[in-house]
Amino acid sequence: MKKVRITKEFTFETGHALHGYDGKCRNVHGHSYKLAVTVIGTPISDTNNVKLGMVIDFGDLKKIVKEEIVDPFDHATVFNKNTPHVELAEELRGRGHDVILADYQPTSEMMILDFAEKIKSRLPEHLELFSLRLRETETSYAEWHASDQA
Ligand SMILES: Nc1nc2c(c(=O)[nH]1)N=C([C@H](O)[C@H](O)COP(=O)(O)OP(=O)(O)OP(=O)(O)O)CN2
Ligand SMILES: [Zn+2]
Repeated sequence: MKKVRITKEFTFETGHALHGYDGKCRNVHGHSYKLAVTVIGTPISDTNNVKLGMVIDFGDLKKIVKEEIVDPFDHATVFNKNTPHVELAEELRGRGHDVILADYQPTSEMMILDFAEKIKSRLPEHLELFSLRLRETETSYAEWHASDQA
């Protein structure tokens, strides 16, 4: 089986705050997150298939990632719902702001774990999520690799 990895990149602007953190990132602030999604599979060989030669149509991968991650997270602010930030989140939500109450501290590490589960749940059976890279700043990023999860 000849396998190929393909990658699609996304950008979204998201606010967050790290409750209890001992640095400036305890404040509400935001990042232009950059997410690279890499899937692995065998290019379709059925000559009657309109997707001939594709592991997955980049457009179909885009639709999955947009629906699961980009649309909900873009211009929203993520708070850890297990902290007093839940009150701030509810106040903002009540005033019409887009807020995500996550069941985790919204670090790059925890967000990428969340994103991996969300994307895996939407991929067709013949494909595997190979890796994710989530860039938070010019100098900081987290990576998720399927091979690290065993
Ligand atoms: N392991 C992690 N450490 C930090 C995270 C994180 O998600 N995982 N997040 C933050 C802040 O949210 C923010 O991203 C600041 O990160 P940092 O790279 O420290 O940003 P700077 O602008 O200060 O970076 P320099 O390029 O060094 O100026 C903090 N830590
Ligand atoms: Zn930050």
